[in-house]
Amino acid sequence: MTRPKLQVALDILELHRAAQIAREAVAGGADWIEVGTPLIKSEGMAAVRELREAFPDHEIVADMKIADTGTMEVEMAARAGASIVCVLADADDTVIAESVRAARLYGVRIMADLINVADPVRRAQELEGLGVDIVNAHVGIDQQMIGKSSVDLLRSIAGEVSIPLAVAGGLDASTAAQAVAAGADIVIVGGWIVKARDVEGSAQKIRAALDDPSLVPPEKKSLDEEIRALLTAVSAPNVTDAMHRKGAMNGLFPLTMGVKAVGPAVTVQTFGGDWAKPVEAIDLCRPGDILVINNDGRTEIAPWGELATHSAKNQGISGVVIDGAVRDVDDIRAMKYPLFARACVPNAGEAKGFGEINAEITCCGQQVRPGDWIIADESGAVVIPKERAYEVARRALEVKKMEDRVREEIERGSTLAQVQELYKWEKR
Ligand SMILES: O=C([C@H](O)CO)[C@H](O)[C@H](O)COP(=O)(O)O
Repeated sequence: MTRPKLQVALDILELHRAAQIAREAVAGGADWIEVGTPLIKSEGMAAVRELREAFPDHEIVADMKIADTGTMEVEMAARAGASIVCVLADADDTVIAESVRAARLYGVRIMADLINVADPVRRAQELEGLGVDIVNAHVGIDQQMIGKSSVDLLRSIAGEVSIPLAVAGGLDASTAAQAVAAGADIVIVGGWIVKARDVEGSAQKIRAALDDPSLVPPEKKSLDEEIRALLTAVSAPNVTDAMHRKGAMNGLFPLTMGVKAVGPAVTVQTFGGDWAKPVEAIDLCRPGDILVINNDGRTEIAPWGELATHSAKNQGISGVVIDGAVRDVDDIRAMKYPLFARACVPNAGEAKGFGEINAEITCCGQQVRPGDWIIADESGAVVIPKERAYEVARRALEVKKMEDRVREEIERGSTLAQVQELYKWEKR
């Protein structure tokens, strides 16, 4: 078996960053360099030209995602220096055939991208018949966020065609290894390498996984475990960025610095500092849940204090968020428990039992339903609708990875405005 190729996908917007990231990826073991679709849309064929000049001996893949005018687009990419040009597998056969003819004239290869194709096996076979050189089992970035797997797509077409198989879509060292075991000849990795702080190190890890797939055991987690692991790795600001700046609760402050809470919500509506329902709710929580309490907008009387916190901690509750006040602040701080509130007061209400557990509530301006996910840290708390929890957690990780790389470039001497080309991208 020939050694699988590692193709790094430069899915960034700024051309001035591309060659450096590619150099680091090549140093880590990348064989092929993909000028990603976002870079092509941002910078056009100048990006292909610059990367060809910087890497005269490497395959340069232009991810044009051609949907029409096959000849024109293959020609422009080939003339700019691409040696492989990507077409959409879903494009009409006329487009594919024209792309293949143009590719033959220019001595380049065609890779067809199976993104969103309804019947991938049938289409892959048709593409082979049309003269396509490589088929790519690709699950797009937005599709990955809802859990679609490019390795599953690859498995479905493996053995059904005799041309080389590429695979792309959210791959890391573990899934890249699975892809090789499933028959991938070319493994395409974007975010996991180019958004990494240490691009070279990340490429090395993928390279090692491709060279010996048995070294990387596949991880098996339940959906809730995955959501928790993802949210534990990111911050509340990462999450609200991933939700287009939505979900943030207003006016909360963390009682203790340096702690964080992640988990599905158990909701409590109470009134006038009545602490019966908040305390009864503790017994209904599972370890890892978060209690979210609304005290009917009142901050001059506390429905929560130290003994409740002690009980919540023993129960393994991940944290408590109160649209209202808390008391016994010194004791709670000594416990280093993640508690977020709007005010501190010394007085509590009576335990009369008014209110409700696990009804839909409003907390600091946000609607919260039982089971919605909460992430709370020193910046504040954010609610994620349960139906979108996995997707948002995945997107938040992408935000974090992108920030990690930008931070690295700032540490090397750039300013934030320079890295992100802010002046160029101001809205007109
Ligand atoms: O083709 C891609 C995507 O559609 C954006 O253009 C990516 O290059 C491909 O998905 C690989 O990137 P990751 O999914 O981030 O590994």
